[in-house]
Amino acid sequence: MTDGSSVQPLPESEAELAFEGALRPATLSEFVGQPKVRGQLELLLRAAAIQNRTPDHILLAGPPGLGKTTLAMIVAAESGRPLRLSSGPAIQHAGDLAAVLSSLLPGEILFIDEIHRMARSAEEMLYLAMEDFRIDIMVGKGAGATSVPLDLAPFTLVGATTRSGLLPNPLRDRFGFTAHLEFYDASDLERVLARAALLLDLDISSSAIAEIAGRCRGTPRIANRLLRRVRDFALVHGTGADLEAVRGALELYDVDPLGLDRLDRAVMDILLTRFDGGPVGLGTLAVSVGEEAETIESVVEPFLVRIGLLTRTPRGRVATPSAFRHFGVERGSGPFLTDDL
Ligand SMILES: Nc1ncnc2c1ncn2[C@@H]1O[C@H](COP(=O)(O)OP(=O)(O)OP(=O)(O)O)[C@@H](O)[C@H]1O
Repeated sequence: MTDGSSVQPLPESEAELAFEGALRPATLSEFVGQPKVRGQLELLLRAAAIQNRTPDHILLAGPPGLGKTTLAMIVAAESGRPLRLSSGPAIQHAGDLAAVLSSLLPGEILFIDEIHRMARSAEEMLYLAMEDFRIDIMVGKGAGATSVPLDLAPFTLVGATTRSGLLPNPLRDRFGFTAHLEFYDASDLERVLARAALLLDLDISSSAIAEIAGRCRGTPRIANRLLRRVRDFALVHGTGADLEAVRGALELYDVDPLGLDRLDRAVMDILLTRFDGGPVGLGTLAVSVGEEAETIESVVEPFLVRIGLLTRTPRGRVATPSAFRHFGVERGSGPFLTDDL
């Protein structure tokens, strides 16, 4: 189990972001997996094209790294419309949103990443903008304040969120279509990796690809980053990008056979060895591993639930019997803490 001091396996740097951008599929047909979402989006975009109107507003929901930003870019490219990028944390006042909305070109696609983190006052402005392509701007203060309506150019909002449950219903209801992105299965991840290897001109064995696909948390972003680490490993050690290189690189970067990273293991470690498998509240878990509750809930837990190591119950988070087996921990081998941190 982790001692919490290991190297962060997947650092985000300028180079990583540039690398990610270079591997982004540009069309729906290049976008691997998620067949249901692809089919739904294709229909929506085609119908809009036939009627020569802006596509309906689209909400993309799912854990990080599954392709939400990529799909927003594809929506713009496939519909031949310009794309404006923004994010919830950048919209802290209604005025920030008004500035973006009032400068949109007709038919532009507005992508708001992490839309659940936008200011409440901006959310309310967005309701009207999405429905009527209009906003009300407050001019003046106090008793003399008046609201001036401003017509907007028709646009399509593409919102992305890792926490769709946090969006208020009136906002969620104004999206014509919500796509729920799922973790990718191994065969789709192998296709993501084969495509990336081709683009990187990397000669990699099929067993190496299969090994990475099984250890990337069902997430294309992680698959591509691990591929890069394997390429580094092969380069430095003067070997081919083969199974040995994958095992060597993933051991070095602390990625376990299930693909769990440092934070995943820290959460399971606390749950199993300090709370005897739970139930433990989310806040307690977050404090214990020194992370934000939101990160645990939206980044760590979905994958642990998906692979059957953790369940969420009304009383808190609980480790499953297979988690005890996987980590070789005996139930009841305390001493344990109680959930009163
Ligand atoms: N279906 C896919 N096929 C091929 N590559 C993909 C696919 N989905 C994602 N990727 C790759 O994964 C990387 C991360 O995708 P993206 O940035 O779209 O994820 P995201 O869901 O927007 O993440 P976040 O929520 O953290 O912003 C991209 O660079 C892209 O190369």
